[in-house]
Amino acid sequence: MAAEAAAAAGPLMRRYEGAAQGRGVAADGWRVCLAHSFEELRQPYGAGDVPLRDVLRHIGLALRYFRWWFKKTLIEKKSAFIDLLCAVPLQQIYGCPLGGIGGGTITRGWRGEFCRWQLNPGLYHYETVIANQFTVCLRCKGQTIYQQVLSVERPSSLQGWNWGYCGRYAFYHALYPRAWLVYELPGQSVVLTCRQVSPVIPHDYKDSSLPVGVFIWEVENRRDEDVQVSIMFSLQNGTGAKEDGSGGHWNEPFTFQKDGERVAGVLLHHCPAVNPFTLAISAREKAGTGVTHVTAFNPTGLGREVWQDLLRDGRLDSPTGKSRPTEKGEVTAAAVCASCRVPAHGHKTLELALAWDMPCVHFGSKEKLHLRRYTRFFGSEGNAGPSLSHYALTHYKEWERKIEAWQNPILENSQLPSWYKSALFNELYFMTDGGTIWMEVPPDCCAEDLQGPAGAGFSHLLPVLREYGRFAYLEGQEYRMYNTYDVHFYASFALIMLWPKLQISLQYDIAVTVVNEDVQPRQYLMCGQTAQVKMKNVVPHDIGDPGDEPWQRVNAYLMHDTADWKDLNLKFVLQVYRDYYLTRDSLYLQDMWPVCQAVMESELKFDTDNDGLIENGGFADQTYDAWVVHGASAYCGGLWLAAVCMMCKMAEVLGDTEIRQKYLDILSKGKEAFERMLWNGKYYNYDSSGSGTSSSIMSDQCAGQWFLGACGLDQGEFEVFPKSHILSALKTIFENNVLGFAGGTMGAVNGMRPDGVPDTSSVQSNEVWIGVVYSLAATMIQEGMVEEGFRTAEGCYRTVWERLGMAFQTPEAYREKKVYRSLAYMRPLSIWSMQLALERRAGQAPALAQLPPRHTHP
Ligand SMILES: CC(C)CCC[C@@H](C)[C@H]1CC[C@H]2[C@@H]3CC=C4C[C@@H](O[C@@H]5O[C@H](CO)[C@@H](O)[C@H](O)[C@H]5O)CC[C@]4(C)[C@H]3CC[C@]12C
Repeated sequence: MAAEAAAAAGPLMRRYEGAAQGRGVAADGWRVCLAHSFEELRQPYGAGDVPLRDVLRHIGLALRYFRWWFKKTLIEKKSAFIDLLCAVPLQQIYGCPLGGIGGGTITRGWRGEFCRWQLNPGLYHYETVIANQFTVCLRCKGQTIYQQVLSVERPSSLQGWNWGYCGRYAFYHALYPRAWLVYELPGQSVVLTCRQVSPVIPHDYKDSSLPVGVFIWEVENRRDEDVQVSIMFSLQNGTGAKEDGSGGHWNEPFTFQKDGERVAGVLLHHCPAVNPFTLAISAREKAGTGVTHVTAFNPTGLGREVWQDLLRDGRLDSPTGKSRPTEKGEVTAAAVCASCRVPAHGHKTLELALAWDMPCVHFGSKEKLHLRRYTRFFGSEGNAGPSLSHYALTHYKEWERKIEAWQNPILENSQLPSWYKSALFNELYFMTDGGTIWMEVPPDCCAEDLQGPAGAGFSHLLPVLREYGRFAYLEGQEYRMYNTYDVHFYASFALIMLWPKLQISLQYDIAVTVVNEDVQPRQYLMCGQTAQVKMKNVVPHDIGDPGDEPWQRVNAYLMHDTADWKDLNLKFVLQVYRDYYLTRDSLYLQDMWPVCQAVMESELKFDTDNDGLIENGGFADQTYDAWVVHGASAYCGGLWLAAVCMMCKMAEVLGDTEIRQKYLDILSKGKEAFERMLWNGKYYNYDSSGSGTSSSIMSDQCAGQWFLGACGLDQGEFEVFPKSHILSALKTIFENNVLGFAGGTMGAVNGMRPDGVPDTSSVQSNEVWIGVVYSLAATMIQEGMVEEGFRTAEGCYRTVWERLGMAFQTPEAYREKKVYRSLAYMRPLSIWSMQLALERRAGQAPALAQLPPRHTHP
């Protein structure tokens, strides 16, 4: 490939030597040559890179944490919700996950491997299963001329197969929820493009829940003669875990015909004691396309029979009947093969699918059995493999039409930079691959079951949860807590813009926990004090650990007692109004209103000097949970004023004049106090303590304004922060935290000293938080600093996706050098707030507000 062409193709394509561009590959997205290797390999924070100063700073926590970790992992034999001692090592291999929302995910790597598994909800297993491959066989004039596993690996098992495809002749391109792998078969004049499609479709609450992925193989024959092309899809029964060898697993061939469409394949029944499931590999039969199979083969042996079977005639043997169940220690696999004749200089398509059916799930505690969302459409008997496969293979074209209708207006906007288009769609992977679960509430469930002992009394809780189910996603694959609320605040833009009913459902779940309590005492690791798990009338930190029993037991987080956190309650109020503003769902607003009042009452006690502004408590009492704040602060004070403003607005909408007046009075006092205590003429100080670092420039100091602007509450009578101050603060952040950090190439550091040195007073102040950077960029765009906003966000995208090899695992944080923290994290979904800001600037009514106001739930 010529040097200029390689440069145009992107920085990860330098090694590409092919000429093929593939068929129907998107122009924008994340593209990488299969021969690429990343130069820099970072370490997880806490794996030996923690400076002594930070260890000493947190010595009490470190000791308490170690004692807790020892008991949890070595005595109780359970895994820790955050494992600081065994962080997941960075593997620079991941690509788009397969599957819709909440049915489990199987992630493929960018070299085509099947390497990250989340079938047990919220629990990850990182293992490349070597038997899971696509193999191509080419035949001309009745002779096999080429047979190759489409993998660059050279594994120790299946040595009878032809491995080691030359990565220089292939590239991967991701634009979630689709991805392409383009292979130029060396010396064959045949180009293969595999398009991978998952049903992730905004505003769709049916197909988006399906646990399926489709592989559409476009075959281009550039030869002067016809060629018979076969694609074999082989799959191990299991996920590469030790249970694969626990015995009792078995496979069986199937066909499924409906509406004149027929699919054929193999079911791989995986039968552990907990959460059994069936994998289904299949292909669509159509005129000119034959589908054959191998029911069972040994993936740990040489694999010669399967290889020779395909080599003989480009077809598999297709025995009838089921395989015998595996013995203990034995592993089994199956394969399906689709074949067709491609005319000289012609093109043909082969369609294959992978489905997985784990309808009923237990979380770690095994207390309750839950049904996944898709069971309402495909049943919960565990026999949906064939119908799911058929549905996927006959509906993927419709999914793609809908995906294109959603993505194209953004992709075709020439004013938007290409990296942004990639970032916006690819960061969305976390919607499915965030340990996500989407469950049904049982049909016999009544409002009382859902509302907890306090009997929350929400009039529309039951209809919402019955119709749209229950949704949860992890704070991060390594931070195993569902719906961590201080972080969801940032990520929630993706939900409210794309699946608003899931955001509404999540909010109902939070509202229920607000009015309930858990009086169980426990010790908190940061301070060592003991307090109850959950207090009434405060927003919880999270909805629970999937390794335990989420919803049943909330607040898995035990670093701090978050009843005293300053941001959680405010973030609830801000989201309620933002959701109402974008959906006009007045029933939701009515139900949430008493909860907003209750949490604001709890919050008012943090205004200890009655000046209309809350004070922080002298510990890390907010989302920056290792960065101490004393007194009034830009972050929590700003969120507080924004929430007070939204209380006024909601009271106005609901005609509650008394409450409106109450919060108007607080707002006018609080605004004055905020400016007096924190404004320093250029930006808002970190806090009002007057300590050595209280004048630090915090990148997130305008978080309140971010939400106000997103809801159109940032001007005229609603101007909470003077426009000139916001502009000056954003300019200061841009000059210092962005341009003054790592040459302006890595986003914004959380805290910068006014003299241009990152604030090292805490372990989080000198980190960059990618999700915060995207929200800062959105705030800049809202305020007219569009170029600065893009420049700020671009640093993070290029660092994560292009330099550090962290595609499809964007972490919470990185430092300028050496370390990162918490891979595959929720917060970066905040990039969707950039899109909201852009749409508002372009004068488009936010997508959802174009819908007629909704006053009723089904
Ligand atoms: C290997 C040794 C044990 C390391 C010794 C030094 C340590 C005592 C500290 C060094 C780094 C600290 C951790 C930094 C981040 C953390 C994350 C936090 O949980 C979530 O974090 C989000 C912020 O990123 C927050 O918004 C969410 O609400 C939280 O759920 C929990 C604390 C900690 C793990 C922190 C603990 C102490 C160190 C390991």
